[in-house]
Amino acid sequence: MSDVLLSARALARHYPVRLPGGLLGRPATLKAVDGVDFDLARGEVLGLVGESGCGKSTTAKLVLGHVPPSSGEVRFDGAPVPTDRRADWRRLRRRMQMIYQDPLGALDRRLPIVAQIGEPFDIHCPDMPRPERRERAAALMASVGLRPDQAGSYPHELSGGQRQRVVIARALALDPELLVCDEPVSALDVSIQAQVLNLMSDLRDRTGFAALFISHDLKVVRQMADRVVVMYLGRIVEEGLPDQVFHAPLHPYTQALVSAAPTPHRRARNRIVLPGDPPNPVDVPSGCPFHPRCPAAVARCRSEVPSLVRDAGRAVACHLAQSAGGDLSPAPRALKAKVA
Ligand SMILES: Nc1ncnc2c1ncn2[C@@H]1O[C@H](COP(=O)(O)OP(=O)(O)OP(=O)(O)O)[C@@H](O)[C@H]1O
Repeated sequence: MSDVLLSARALARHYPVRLPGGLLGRPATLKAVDGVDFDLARGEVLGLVGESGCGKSTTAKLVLGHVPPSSGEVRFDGAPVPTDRRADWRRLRRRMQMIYQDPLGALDRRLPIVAQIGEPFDIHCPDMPRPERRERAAALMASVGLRPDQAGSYPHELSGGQRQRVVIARALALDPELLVCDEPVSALDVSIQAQVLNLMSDLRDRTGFAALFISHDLKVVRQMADRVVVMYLGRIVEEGLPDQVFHAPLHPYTQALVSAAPTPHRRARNRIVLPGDPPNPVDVPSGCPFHPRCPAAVARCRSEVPSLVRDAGRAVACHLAQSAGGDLSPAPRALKAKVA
């Protein structure tokens, strides 16, 4: 059995869009995800970070088979993830589950929570006797810290944190090997975020699931991930262990992201202020897509797309961070950056 549970190869999802112009608009292509490669080992938590619109949620949808790739592929346990609802899609559903940002939207307002937690048994284990179903739903509730007397509650009677616990319990009902978590705590207050993250860590220690953990919040990813991937404009620009990525970022984009993240000891030290917003994924700049905002860009960056170079578990797509010998070292930090 291979150690790799999930792999993405040259994964891309492009959308045909229409830009303003002409009677019906001008046809164009939006590159939401544009050639992404990563592996996720069994039991590993891979954090996916980047600004809004960089392609994190689209990557999640591709992994789950909710949208088909325009090119490239996702493999789960060695087999391509099906995107049509055949029997093998259903089998796969048991093994990979999703946790979304908005628990209220993910739950049925008309059903008591115990019924929703037990729903996966109804769908995937129709022969399971009722008493066993009830027992397992009750055990799941206990495992996420919900009280037995809350079993008959409806989602609107619970707090946001409790609702997310219901979603987590339901996601874990069938012992999935992979959880895809898209901003699972972003909608919660900071104190509740900590409780839910601690719960997820405990559950992971107990059950050993792997996770693709998506967040724009570096602090959250740092707490949860074993390895981190940074995306910009639909591509991976950096990858490494959390300590490496957050303490010694190689890519100028990661350097700016990290510099802007407050820590308990400082609000933001030597914050690198990037000019402008991320470009529109319809109109990706030539060369390195980050070059128009990069404080350290040189002529080569404007014309030549940097490939993602890997070395000893680290990866970076930046001409300035790659030496001719293949070694990786941090791009010169914010040479011309505005430092606040
Ligand atoms: N169905 C679609 N049709 C056209 N464009 C889309 C579609 N889905 C996503 N996009 C675009 O693809 C890009 C990436 O979107 P995506 O939701 O993956 O980003 P994200 O990093 O998850 O952002 P956020 O953190 O705001 O959710 C965005 O520009 C978005 O507008």
